[in-house]
Amino acid sequence: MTAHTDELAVDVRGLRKRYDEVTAVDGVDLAIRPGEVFGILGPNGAGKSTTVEILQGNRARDGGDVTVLGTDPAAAGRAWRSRVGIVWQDESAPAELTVRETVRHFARYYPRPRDPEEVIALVGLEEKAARRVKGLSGGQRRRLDVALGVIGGPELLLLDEPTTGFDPAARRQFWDLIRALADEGTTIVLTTHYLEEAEALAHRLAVIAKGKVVAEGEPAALRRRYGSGATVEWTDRDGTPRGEHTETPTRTVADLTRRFGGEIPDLRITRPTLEDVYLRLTGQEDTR
Ligand SMILES: Nc1ncnc2c1ncn2[C@@H]1O[C@H](COP(=O)(O)OP(=O)(O)OP(=O)(O)O)[C@@H](O)[C@H]1O
Repeated sequence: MTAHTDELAVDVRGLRKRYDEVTAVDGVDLAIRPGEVFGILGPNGAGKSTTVEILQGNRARDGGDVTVLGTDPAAAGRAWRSRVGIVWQDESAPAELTVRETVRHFARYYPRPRDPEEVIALVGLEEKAARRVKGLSGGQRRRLDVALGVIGGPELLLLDEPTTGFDPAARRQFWDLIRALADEGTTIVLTTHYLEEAEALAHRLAVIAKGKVVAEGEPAALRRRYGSGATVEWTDRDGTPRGEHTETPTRTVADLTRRFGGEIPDLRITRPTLEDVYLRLTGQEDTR
């Protein structure tokens, strides 16, 4: 193990995974530092879930080196599993138990579990602690799933599309929960389709498309790096709407001002959003 690996919570190099004809992960590198909230962003089928399942030790890889908390997940044992929190979405909690009973039950699986009451409070389910699991709403259910993911006191939490199907209010509450966990020092890796989510939560993110990392960095830095320039739009004298993407919008406007001899009809200048950058990077521009 190199000194470099020691410093990283997750160190992935040249990861490859094929399912028959499909290359799901095609040479992914990831370097995730302890205490970081790291977002893996990408469209459907990009390879996000496969990557996370390999990090969890729940899927075999075909190539590459993977180290999670200093250990290869493919060869990891129980002690390692207790340090990695996985949030399942398979309704594994028994429906007849209450929230409190469920969290206490799962705590017994771990050598050094957190206090169940503290975890129930952390996920905002104090008022539902005596309620049966089957009586929870979808959002409350997912909070319970997170409680079960963190009851073992993990150093690293792996979340695969944690807020899919949430309404906007539930999504924001969930973000607060993730931030609270991050503030406690938990390293968090989450996959998401939602750019807004990645931007709101992630210190750094990797954009994945067709099994490859197409960009990586802080959200603001990605926008600066890949979203340079601006789009200048106006309407020509014959009524035709026109637009031009340019690195020098001031010069374009100056040229147009001369051409029109003054005011430019319907002038609009827009800078790319992170969403534009993402769509460009993942090759989805045309499907908007
Ligand atoms: N068990 C499997 N057997 C065969 N092909 C699979 C399997 N799981 C995933 N794939 C394929 O591998 C590719 C990557 O899938 P993966 O689920 O990792 O992507 P994803 O980025 O998580 O997508 P989504 O956002 O839709 O969940 C896709 O083409 C998918 O169809």
